[in-house]
Amino acid sequence: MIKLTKASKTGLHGEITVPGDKSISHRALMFGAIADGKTVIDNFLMSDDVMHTMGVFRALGVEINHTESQATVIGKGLTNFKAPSAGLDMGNSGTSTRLLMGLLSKQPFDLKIFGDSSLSKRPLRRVADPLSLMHAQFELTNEEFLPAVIKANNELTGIIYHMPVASAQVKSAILLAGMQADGETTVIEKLPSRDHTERMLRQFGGEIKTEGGVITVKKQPQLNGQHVLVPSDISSAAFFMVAGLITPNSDITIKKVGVNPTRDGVIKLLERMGAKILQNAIPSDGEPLADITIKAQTLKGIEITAADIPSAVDELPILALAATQAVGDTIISGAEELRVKETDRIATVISELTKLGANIEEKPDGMVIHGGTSLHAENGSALLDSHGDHRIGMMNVVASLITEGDVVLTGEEAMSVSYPGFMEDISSIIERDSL
Ligand SMILES: O=C(O)C1=C[C@@H](OP(=O)(O)O)[C@@H](O)[C@H](O)C1
Ligand SMILES: C=C(OP(=O)(O)O)C(=O)O
Repeated sequence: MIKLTKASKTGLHGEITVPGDKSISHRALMFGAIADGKTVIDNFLMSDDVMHTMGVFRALGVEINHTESQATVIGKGLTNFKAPSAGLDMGNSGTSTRLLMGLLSKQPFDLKIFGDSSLSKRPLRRVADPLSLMHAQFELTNEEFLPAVIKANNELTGIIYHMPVASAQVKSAILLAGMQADGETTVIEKLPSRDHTERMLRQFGGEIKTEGGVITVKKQPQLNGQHVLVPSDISSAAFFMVAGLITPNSDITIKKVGVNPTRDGVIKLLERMGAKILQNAIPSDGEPLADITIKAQTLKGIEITAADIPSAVDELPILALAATQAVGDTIISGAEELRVKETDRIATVISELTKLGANIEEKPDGMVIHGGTSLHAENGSALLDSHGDHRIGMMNVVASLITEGDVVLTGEEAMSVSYPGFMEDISSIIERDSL
């Protein structure tokens, strides 16, 4: 349990560099492991989720070394993994589980996979169904969940698959299997989801076609080890953007943030809420990067609909907090995917923010947030809970910056799933009471 602090009247100030992108760090390990030769990954995210992906490849016999922010992978190719001596632990990570179900669906041995209690409640048929159409085989608990077995298999066949949900994890699982399948594999997306897998396959020397929402991959010849520079994670930066916007008198800059257009929905939505966000582009050979500067300012309520969700899916909890401070209502719809994240994030956002006096109505596919509430701990003190969900933990910490009264947070260890140093970084921009 930790005590949280309100920011002083002088606000939040300074420059901050948030850690490397979680989605890209997972994928850099995966492509590094299946490539030939050495891959060096800079600004690598050393968080619990990514460590579980690393643990999987080590158990498969891949040599991986790391310092604080760099990982080196000695690739083995796709066909030289060794059979692990125990089940593979996915921890809390949906990305590891779903992408690896695709990537490891053509190995000569069974692979047992398991995860923590939250991950064991998250749906897997969304990847198992299309992968089974490709002739991969799985045994899922109650036909949906972990623990599961990826069955030994020596045949994959390409498919054409219309995505029923907007999900980069589903798309990536199919593409990672498609790279090993006979014939062509085509995924058709209604709404664009993050395209890090496609970009990274190209960087590693592979071929993939993207035309509108139609993405096609064939069996890949050998991929070659690369140098990957991981951008700082926009999903982590989002907590500082909102902190800077809602904490009076703040002025902060977040350095070298990944602003891939399939990920930057949080910036676009905050701009629709009236925020002025300065983006200073930084030249990059890979994923687009920018320094982002924000100052405290008044926001207005907006409507967020299904088309807005994929590029901001992990940022909706912190956007909901921003909406409590806006003038007018913010209506979020088409966001039912939030119900199957580390927690049901519609329920946990509402449960936590209402403890601080927020006025939010629950909807099956979203919420209506009535703006203009001044946050305060009921009866002077509030006990907030991460519910084992890193993004809910960090949303609570940012909420406490503008909350009157004593606030404590339990379950704070969840933050290390994506951002182990979050509390230190927040402290570094809080100006202690000088007034
Ligand atoms: O592909 C990825 O790296 C991710 C995709 C998203 O999940 P969905 O594909 O389930 O939307 C996101 O919520 C998750 O944090 C990371
Ligand atoms: C949903 C998330 O991750 P994952 O699906 O990998 O557990 C997240 O990081 O918010």
